[in-house]
Amino acid sequence: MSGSMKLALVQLAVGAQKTANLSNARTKVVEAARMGANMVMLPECFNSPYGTQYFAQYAEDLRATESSESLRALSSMAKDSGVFLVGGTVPEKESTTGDLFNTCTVWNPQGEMVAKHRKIHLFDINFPGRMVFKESEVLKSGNEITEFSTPWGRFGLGICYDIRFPELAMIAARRGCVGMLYPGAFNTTTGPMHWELLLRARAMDNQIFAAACSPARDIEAGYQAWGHSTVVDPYARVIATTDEKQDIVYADLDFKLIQEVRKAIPIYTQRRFDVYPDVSA
Ligand SMILES: NC(=O)CC(=O)C(=O)O
Repeated sequence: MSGSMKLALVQLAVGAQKTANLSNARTKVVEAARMGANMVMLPECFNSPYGTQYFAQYAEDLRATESSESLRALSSMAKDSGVFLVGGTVPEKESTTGDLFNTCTVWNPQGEMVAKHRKIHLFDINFPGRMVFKESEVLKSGNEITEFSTPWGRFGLGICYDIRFPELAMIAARRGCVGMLYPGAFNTTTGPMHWELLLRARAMDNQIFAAACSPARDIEAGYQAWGHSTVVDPYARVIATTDEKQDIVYADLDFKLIQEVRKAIPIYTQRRFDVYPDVSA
């Protein structure tokens, strides 16, 4: 838990053409690497529009890199750019059962997959007259907590709605992770209320970094993404953010802040597991 790392969040403009989305993602990942990024994150559904009607149409079999156009593209982006790549999410079809998942893969600078996370908590909301969305009508939920190692420390992964469930970040931090990474796509209803608040809460409660990467807003799309890809430090300060347009957000993560804040405000070691259970145990 030392040193520093440059994280880049690629807030990608996503359209209906998968091949064009993959090519745009590649251009932006290469650009971020040229700017010195060590790790790059893409948004939720970076290769397809976001909506329950699109998952089946865009889904790929993710069991092997070779069999998936999107995984081949992510692997080569990571390798050619020499970065850790948190590959947003891709609609996944499990070929034996036909089940659909919303899935994030992570790649090392050699282009090898080092983690695969299926969205655990499915996004079902109902704001009558404003926004109704029910991922559980078409998707199955993942059943595993996901973390991966880097030279700068371990990171936990969640996808969008997963951020609303504090347990994942709590477990990751108790297991020694230095940050939580969330490819996400909040919207213009929930984004202004909760996006930054949730990131700051996950960072503050656990005294770790938290970052979320959104697609850019497409005003023609059925689902209006919030944008505002953001990085928060272990003091819960926003250290980098943007508006709703396509952009790359850069942040230097200084990992000594984790020890510093835990010394200053020692909640990390004051937990009372004699009074309540340790969810990470
Ligand atoms: N899109 C999501 O999964 C979550 C979201 O938009 C929200 O929680 O709000």
